[in-house]
Amino acid sequence: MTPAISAQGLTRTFQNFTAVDHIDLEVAPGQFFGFLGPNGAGKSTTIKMLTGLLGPTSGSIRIMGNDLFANPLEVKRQIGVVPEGMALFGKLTATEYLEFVGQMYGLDRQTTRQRAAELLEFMDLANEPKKLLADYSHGMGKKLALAAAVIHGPKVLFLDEPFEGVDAVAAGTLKSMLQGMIGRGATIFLTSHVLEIVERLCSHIAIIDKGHIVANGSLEELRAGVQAKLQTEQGAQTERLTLEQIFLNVVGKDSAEHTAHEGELSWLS
Ligand SMILES: Nc1ncnc2c1ncn2[C@@H]1O[C@H](COP(=O)(O)OP(=O)(O)OP(=O)(O)O)[C@@H](O)[C@H]1O
Repeated sequence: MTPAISAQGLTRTFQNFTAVDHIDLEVAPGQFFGFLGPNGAGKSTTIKMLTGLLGPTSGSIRIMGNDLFANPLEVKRQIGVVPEGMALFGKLTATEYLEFVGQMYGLDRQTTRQRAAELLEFMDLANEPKKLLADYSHGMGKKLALAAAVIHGPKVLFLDEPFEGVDAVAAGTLKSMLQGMIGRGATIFLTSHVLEIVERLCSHIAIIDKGHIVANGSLEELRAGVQAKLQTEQGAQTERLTLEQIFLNVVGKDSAEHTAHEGELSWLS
């Protein structure tokens, strides 16, 4: 089966610093894929490259079988993106913004209007229709960005920290929307530091650390790998590991290391 997302040897250098270093990624159609890593690991840089927002230094990218660099427009029609720290047009209302985005994707006026209204209702953003985006809170902006990313019904959705700053009610709404999309065959590539949400949503996970992929597989494969390693080290059966425990183990910041740092910052009362 043609992968929904495929990247080979993807690399991005900033001056003499390599943020993403020859990574390979493959995401099958219909997968809910979590892309995890510590701060500064290279997640946003990777998402920006996969969605054509940032040119790679080297490497190749195919989305639904289309080469991103040979067919950028074809790829952009099929994907939706919520990038890191995106700026909205402050002088527009949410409806104007969604209608603008819908028309950019070539939707007709009536479809755009109907979808914009449905999305605003769904995101609980419909009750202040005159509010300008400049006056939106951070979480409201995030919900609107997600609405804009799905208005054209993308087959592949890239989300950089979609739950950041979003309240618990809205997070529940977003989760059910994303699960509904997966149920209808979409592919979702998501970064998030909220590991409980990733554990609940994602079937497959890759972990990037200092620009390198250090784990990649189904959640169960990652769990089995870490569990086997701990069993060898500790000689005892471990309990079923959470994604947080798996993550801490893979990126090498286990509880022992935390304890060792406890004596530091002793000037903090
Ligand atoms: N435009 C840039 N110029 C120079 N360095 C950059 C640039 N963009 C990213 N970097 C560096 O690349 C590395 C990876 O950054 P990136 O934003 O991809 O990390 P991240 O995994 O998304 O982190 P976080 O979880 O903190 O958002 C960091 O060291 C960052 O400082």
